[in-house]
Amino acid sequence: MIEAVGLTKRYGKTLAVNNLSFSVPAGEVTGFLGPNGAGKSTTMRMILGLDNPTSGQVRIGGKLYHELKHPLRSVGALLDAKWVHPNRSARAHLMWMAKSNKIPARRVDEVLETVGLSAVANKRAGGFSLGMSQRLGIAAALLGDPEVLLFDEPVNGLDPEGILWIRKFMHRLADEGRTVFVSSHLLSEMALTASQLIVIGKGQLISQSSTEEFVARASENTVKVRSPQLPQLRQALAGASASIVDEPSALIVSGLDSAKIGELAANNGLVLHELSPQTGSLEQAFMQITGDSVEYHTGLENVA
Ligand SMILES: Nc1ncnc2c1ncn2[C@@H]1O[C@H](COP(=O)(O)OP(=O)(O)OP(=O)(O)O)[C@@H](O)[C@H]1O
Repeated sequence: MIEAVGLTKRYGKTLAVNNLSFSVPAGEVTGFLGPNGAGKSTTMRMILGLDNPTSGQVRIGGKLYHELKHPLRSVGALLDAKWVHPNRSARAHLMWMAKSNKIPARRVDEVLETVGLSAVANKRAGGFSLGMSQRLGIAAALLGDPEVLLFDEPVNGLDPEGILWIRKFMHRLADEGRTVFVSSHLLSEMALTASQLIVIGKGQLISQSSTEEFVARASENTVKVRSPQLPQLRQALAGASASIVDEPSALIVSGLDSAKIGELAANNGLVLHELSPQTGSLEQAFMQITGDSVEYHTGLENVA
């Protein structure tokens, strides 16, 4: 179990992580979702003691990272799969890690077997495909047989077979009772992998809920409304408990369908210039929920 309380990290003027509190339960895959630059990697680095919080704390099984007697036996992580000496074999890389962490050498062959790399154990890691490098990174994370596992964007750049393998493997680790915490910027991917979701934007918590609940909310259809009387319409909608997102000359409404919005406008004597139901992909809906929390707009968000 991982527990963050008021976790905050400031880099100069940038508030990368802002008063973040959440808990990641054991026995499940929990997704850590947020647009690029939301603060996911920074949070993971703080969990792993690679970065110090400006304020707040994060505990693994009740302990701060530096209080862990044998860190690799408590928490394993895959942060950057290419972090391997290219001329070392997969086995030599893991042997070196095992030795420096007082982990018995026999564990190296066990984890190579677990991730399906036994046949290439003596090959140069530098020649590995991205999928194989990811497996090697996961083998390294598993060396100490830790209760808690962290994966930062593990499926980035993988082919469908590699993605499926990672997804199944995470489920297996959770079924063994471990805490599995995995970051991604894609809701569609997390919807298939995680049973719990912690969603952040601009370093702040947007929601923590079951994936089912979040996807239901994200897939909720919205309605775009334009009116020359936007402030009055806004007020009427708010009174009807609709959720409203402001656009420059329109409102994006959820919680009420277009028929209800049309009736509400008529009952209040308001003119409508547009009343159009919007259905989009899960990713678009996710972008809408994270709203202006996206740090860098590329203009390509809706392409994928
Ligand atoms: N070492 C650092 N020095 C200065 N700013 C940093 C540093 N690390 C991260 N940041 C800034 O903190 C913010 C959060 O970055 P972070 O990498 O944690 O986000 P992320 O959600 O992991 O995004 P991505 O998926 O793009 O990596 C960004 O504005 C980033 O530029």
